Amino acid sequence: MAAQIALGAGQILLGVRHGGLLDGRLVGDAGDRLAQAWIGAALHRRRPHDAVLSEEAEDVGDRSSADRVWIIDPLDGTSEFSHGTSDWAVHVALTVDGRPSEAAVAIPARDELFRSDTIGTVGGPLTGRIAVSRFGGSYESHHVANTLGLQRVSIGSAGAKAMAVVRGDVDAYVHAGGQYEWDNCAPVGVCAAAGLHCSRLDGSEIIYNQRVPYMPDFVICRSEIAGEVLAALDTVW
Ligand SMILES: Nc1ncnc2c1ncn2[C@@H]1O[C@H](COP(=O)(O)O)[C@@H](OP(=O)(O)O)[C@H]1O
Ligand SMILES: [Mg+2]
Repeated sequence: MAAQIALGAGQILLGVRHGGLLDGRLVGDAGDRLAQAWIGAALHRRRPHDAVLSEEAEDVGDRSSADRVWIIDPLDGTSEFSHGTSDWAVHVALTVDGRPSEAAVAIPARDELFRSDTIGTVGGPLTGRIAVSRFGGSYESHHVANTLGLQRVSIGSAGAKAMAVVRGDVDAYVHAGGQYEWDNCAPVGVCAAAGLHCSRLDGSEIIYNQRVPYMPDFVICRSEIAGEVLAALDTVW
């Protein structure tokens, strides 16, 4: 269900960009709104008893008492989507007791779908690269890059950065300074299923469906370098 929803919303978003009929702010707003409307309708029809937390809509159901909560970002990387690049994503995760149990991330402009139930373990050689935000990255991400000697690669969208680790394009994605649960829940669900290290910057487990759905920092990286990355982060605190 998560994968079907991510794929369908991706089709809608490609349609919104089709032909360049909309531009600037209009294209991002239409994308957020239309993808949210369709996802909301699909979950309401297919999973009527589950609670939903989404970037673009009011909560559905009572999250505080629900064990099953969908955490959705209909369009992550709205700015990149509006500018016509391919680094934007649809995030769909089902959490059970605060942990992603099923997750899908679509990167529609690359015709890619990553799903936690079919993803293989990430292997192959390390690349010596780290994904950072197009908007510069945080002090913490630069500290990790400098300490481990990793080359920075700018990618928009949390989902697109996380899937770059899954694809083997980069070895790590370190985020600090603010994000919401919808920005990283489905990406973390897919990455964990792919055998990558996923934690808060202090090494603790990432727990979702908090009362305030703020998830300001996390690290996703190849398990081979997790010790080194966490040791580098430890010296920041
Ligand atoms: N400091 C911060 N506070 C809140 N959200 C942030 C943030 N930094 C990044 N984000 C959100 O994380 C997503 C990826 O950002 P980035 O590409 O810069 O890493 C974007 O989501 P949206 O596109 O869904 O708004 C962005 O809004
Ligand atoms: Mg987002």
